[in-house]
Amino acid sequence: MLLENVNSPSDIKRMSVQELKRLADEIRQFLIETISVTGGHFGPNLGVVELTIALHHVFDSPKDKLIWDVGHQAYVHKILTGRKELFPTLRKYKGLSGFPKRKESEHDMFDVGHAATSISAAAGYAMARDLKGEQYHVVAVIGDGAMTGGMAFEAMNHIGHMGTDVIVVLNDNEMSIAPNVGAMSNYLAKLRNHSHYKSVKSEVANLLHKVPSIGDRVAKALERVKDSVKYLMVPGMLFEEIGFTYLGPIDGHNIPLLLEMLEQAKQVKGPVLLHVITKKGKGYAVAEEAPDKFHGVNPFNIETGQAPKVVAKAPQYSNVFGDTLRTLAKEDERIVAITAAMPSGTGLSKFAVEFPDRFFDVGIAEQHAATFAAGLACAGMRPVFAVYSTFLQRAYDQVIHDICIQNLPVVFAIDRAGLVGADGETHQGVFDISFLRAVPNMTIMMPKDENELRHMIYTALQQPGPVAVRYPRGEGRGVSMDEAFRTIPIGKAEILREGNDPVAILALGPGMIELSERAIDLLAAEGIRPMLVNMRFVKPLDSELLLEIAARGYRIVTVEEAVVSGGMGGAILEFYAQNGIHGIDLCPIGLPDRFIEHGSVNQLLESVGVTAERIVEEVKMITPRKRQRA
Ligand SMILES: Cc1ncc(C[n+]2csc(CCOP(=O)(O)OP(=O)(O)O)c2C)c(N)n1
Ligand SMILES: CC(=O)[C@@H](O)[C@H](O)COP(=O)(O)O
Ligand SMILES: [Mg+2]
Repeated sequence: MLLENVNSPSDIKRMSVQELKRLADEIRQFLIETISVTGGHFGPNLGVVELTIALHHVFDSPKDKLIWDVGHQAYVHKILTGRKELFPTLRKYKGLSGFPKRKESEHDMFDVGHAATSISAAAGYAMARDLKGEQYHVVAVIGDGAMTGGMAFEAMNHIGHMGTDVIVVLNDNEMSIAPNVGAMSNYLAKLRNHSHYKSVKSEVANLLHKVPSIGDRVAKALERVKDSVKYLMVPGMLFEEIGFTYLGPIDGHNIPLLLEMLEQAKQVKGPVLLHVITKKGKGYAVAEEAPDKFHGVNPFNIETGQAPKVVAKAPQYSNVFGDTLRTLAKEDERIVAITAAMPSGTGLSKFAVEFPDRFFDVGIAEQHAATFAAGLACAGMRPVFAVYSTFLQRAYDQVIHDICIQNLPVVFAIDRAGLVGADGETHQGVFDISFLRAVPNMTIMMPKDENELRHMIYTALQQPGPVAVRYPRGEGRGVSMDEAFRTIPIGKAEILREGNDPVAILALGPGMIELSERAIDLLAAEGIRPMLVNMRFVKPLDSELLLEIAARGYRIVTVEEAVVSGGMGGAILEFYAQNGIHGIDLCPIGLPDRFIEHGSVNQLLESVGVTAERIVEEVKMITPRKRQRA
């Protein structure tokens, strides 16, 4: 076994090609055995085994900087850089992160999780190197999906202009999470499939090598022929046009070829793009044949590829959203659905089949998606942009500048709102309340369960301006679904329990309402009965109810699965201050002012004190005087 003796990249430097091939087989088997137990990003990592080995063989990390895009495909990098023993803790609380983390290893050059950042980071490293007169290689490894992200082109535009020595390795497996989309994807397909180009290029290359010591003039003439042939034969040569030397496409599972081409890339002056063709899920047949190539998996049985059968207690919120939109779209042809490369995650896969002309997967391009929705709204459509809370962060200016200033009827279906768990800091959906609440004309609502989510989507599509409906990752609460849709009065909260003690729990979203109900059961045992409110809206707030609660002199405990900074609790305090109501006794329970690491959602909530016990504690802070007055 070679792998057991690999604890740093230096341990593979002396390996022969045959040994590197054996190492690849061992790593592939290691991935299958560990990720089938832990779950995680499986297909992407199977696809980069040989590429990662070749990168660490040719380059000297950490002197040379390897920067991964998205970083979900960096497990092999972590295995080769001394962390294989940690894989049983992958994505577990206090365990190995599923993404590169600078605090985790000197070989992790840039923290990632969101797509299309690697080339910009590489540009930063490279230009710092040049300013400091240092010598090292900078390599960005970016997938074909991430390459549909606008930032990638912003970075290439800059690097191409600067002529900086940066190597971009484009890992092209024809897949994003779903099959890749867009003109870039089609262009890469042309490059991949231009066999005539490949044969012509190799003939010209052979000719150059075969004729011993031909004069420079002839060599240069032939080089020009090669370039003109390449230029003519390969459509566009998009990358060369913007200053990159394009190498490839090459087989990304052929180690000798990868070693040769990466060595070549090292020699090229200026920016280089090495186009590498890989197979997502390679080496595990079930993944290779799966529609999503086992992009992200739960633990599964190695023999069958099947995850253990779990009887769902309720539908996923994403699917309730998707089914609701399909129902409404049947009645209203103005409804169109947009995703930024997350059709399955956002529950839109069935909508895409049923309404192919009214479904748009724009690639990993949230900024474009938002303004595209704005354009659709201006032209009389009812666009719904389904997007994870964390990825909506990419389109903040578009929300303000292109949608809210114009007060356009765009619905943001914000999935994964709240803690997502295993993906950690880069993916927790905990800032959207704060960053959306500040924007005029925006309405923000969150349901108490999957049934109310349906009514909120229905209500949102009736509004004249922008609306954000946020809901968590995972299953609903198992409540029954109403037959007919109903419109929820904007800004109206719902009193779930009147209580008879002078304290009100104002909770937002299903998870926090469940916690609050558990707290109420604990309090009942002590004879304390607080009011419980399903807030439903963060903007606008239910001013009538808030004024009533203040008039009764109640203590208030707000509960939200979002950062307290700028959250619902703050909004309520601001409301009272703006209405000249002072001395409100309010405790905002929510997430602290720090990034929340990976782990299970329950572990993370526990770790930050968002628990039923904490709610009990805060409710019991009612002063005796207030109790007497009740
Ligand atoms: C800004 C942003 N939007 C969406 C995602 C969700 N996402 C994670 S991986 C992925 C597909 C990446 O495709 P590619 O770069 O080709 O990598 P592969 O999985 O094919 O190796 C997407 C859409 C993300 N990480 N960042
Ligand atoms: C790497 C990435 O950003 C996606 O694969 C993300 O991990 C998907 O999250 P869900 O599993 O919540 O759909
Ligand atoms: Mg891909």
